[in-house]
Amino acid sequence: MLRIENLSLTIRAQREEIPVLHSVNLTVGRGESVGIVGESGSGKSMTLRSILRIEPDGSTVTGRITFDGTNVLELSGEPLRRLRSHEIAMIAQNPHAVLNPVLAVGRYLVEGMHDAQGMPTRAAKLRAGELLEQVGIDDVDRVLRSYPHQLSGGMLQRVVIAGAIAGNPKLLLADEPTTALDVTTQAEVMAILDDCRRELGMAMLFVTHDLDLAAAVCDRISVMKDGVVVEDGVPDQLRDNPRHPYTRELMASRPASIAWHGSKGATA
Ligand SMILES: Nc1ncnc2c1ncn2[C@@H]1O[C@H](COP(=O)(O)OP(=O)(O)OP(=O)(O)O)[C@@H](O)[C@H]1O
Repeated sequence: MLRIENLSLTIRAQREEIPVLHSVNLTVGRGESVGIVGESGSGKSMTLRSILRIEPDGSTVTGRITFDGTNVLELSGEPLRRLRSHEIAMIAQNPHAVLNPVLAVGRYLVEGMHDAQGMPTRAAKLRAGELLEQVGIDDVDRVLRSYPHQLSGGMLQRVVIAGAIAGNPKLLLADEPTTALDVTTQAEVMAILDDCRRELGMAMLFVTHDLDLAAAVCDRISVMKDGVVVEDGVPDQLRDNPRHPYTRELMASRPASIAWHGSKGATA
């Protein structure tokens, strides 16, 4: 479904050309969950942003990104808008950056569905309630009426997930969606995201620096360092037989107390 081939990206900042991605190759099949793991600055976010063509202004992108056979790098205007509103959704680290502080979250969801899918307001209001139930929110009416500052980070990220799945996208790009949350909430939100994805048969490209978390929710993992995919494989393979020294380093740097979850929740 998604195929990234030889993706290279250079950012222009203050007249300097900064090479950020170098011939990245990566695929995501229909309904599949794929992780990108690497340290800060390795190019994980830029890979995701390239897929939606939201890389920084002045960037140069080469290679191919095909989604269901269409080269995304050649899209613009209405086809690109359609890709972003109907086919691929993205969840970022910080829900506050997405939600408008002066809009009740119900309006955020309703306006999103109205703008992206042309859904009439009445139908969108009903759907907003259903979506919040789907992401595990009990007191739907109160949450719909609330403004972002009245809700916890975990609740806000659930709202963002609800907005992301509203259009039934085929692929969800999740960029460290739980990093800004406290540890208990992280686990809850990750479980909700994983459940929604499976129920809806959505594929996911999941960016994290946490190898164990990726192993728990991903079918395959690509390890990135300095803009290069140094190794990819299924989680058990990376655990039992890491080929690249950087993967071994990542494995070794995990706190000893953290058990390896394995791809289907198994422990070591
Ligand atoms: N707007 C920008 N201008 C210049 N350089 C940038 C810009 N955005 C990102 N970069 C650089 O691109 C490289 C890759 O950044 P990217 O955000 O993809 O890393 P990442 O792996 O997602 O890191 P993190 O885990 O910290 O989010 C980094 O070296 C970063 O400094």
